[in-house]
Amino acid sequence: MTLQTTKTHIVHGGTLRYLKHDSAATGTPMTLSVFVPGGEGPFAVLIWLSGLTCTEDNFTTKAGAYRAAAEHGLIIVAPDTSPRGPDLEGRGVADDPAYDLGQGAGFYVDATQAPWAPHFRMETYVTDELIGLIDAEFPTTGVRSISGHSMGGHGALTLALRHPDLFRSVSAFAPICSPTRCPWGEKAFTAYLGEDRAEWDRHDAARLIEAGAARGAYDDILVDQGDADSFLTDQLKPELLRAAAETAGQGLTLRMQPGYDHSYFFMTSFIADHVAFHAARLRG
Ligand SMILES: N[C@@H](CCC(=O)N[C@@H](CSC=O)C(=O)NCC(=O)O)C(=O)O
Repeated sequence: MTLQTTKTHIVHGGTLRYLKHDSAATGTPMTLSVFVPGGEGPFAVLIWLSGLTCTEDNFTTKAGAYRAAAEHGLIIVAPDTSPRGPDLEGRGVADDPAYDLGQGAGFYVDATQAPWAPHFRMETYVTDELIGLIDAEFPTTGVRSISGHSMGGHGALTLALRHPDLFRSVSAFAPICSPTRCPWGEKAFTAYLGEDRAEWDRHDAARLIEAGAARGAYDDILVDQGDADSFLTDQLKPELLRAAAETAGQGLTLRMQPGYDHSYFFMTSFIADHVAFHAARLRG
């Protein structure tokens, strides 16, 4: 077995495992959690992508997703947000002292620039290695959906739009909707992808939708956004996603949730709606 279990818990009649494995995509150990509902299966899969500074543990301990996952019979997979390891002046895993670049801030792209390119390959990790591993090691039906928060919302949207053959549905909480037009995204894309803004556009959810990516693949995209989120205006910009969806004729349910902030208190309040949204599209 390529996956090594480090902790196991029973929750809502299912089994939650913390796991680690040596990743071929990142060339580092990677960690993740996997919830498998009780019963025989096989089960469809929901992949969750977390935000800046997160490991697999933030969603696992704070989102409160497993009651709904058990009810709907869904496996939930939550990977770490980047490769990790000691930064050994060019010989280890690169890092940056800022919270929004480097380890904990992989942005779900394959970096092309030094010093990030050797290990920061989170798009390949999620869309190729992780999916293959989960289907090989767990009782899955072979169909899956994707969701995430903030940087992970950007990841969910862009990976779904770039790989519509892999996912039945996509949703997000407070996603970075257009990383080419916000400070978090501009900083990360300059570092990981270089100066060519045409390359950036290929990893920008609003611009992908405008360009007609995955046209017809998703009947609806569910996005929840708190209107008291401190990152709303400068970083997240859901109005750009709305405008892109209107232009392209992409179904989008964007719910502005009054009073909610950027924290997992917001996500735990609406996560059951997202699990139900995906479960309805994963049936059959
Ligand atoms: N300024 C904070 C920023 C970190 C933060 O808010 N991280 C969010 C995701 S933000 C976008 O991707 C998060 O999910 N945090 C983990 C949690 O458990 O809440 C800082 O300095 O850390």
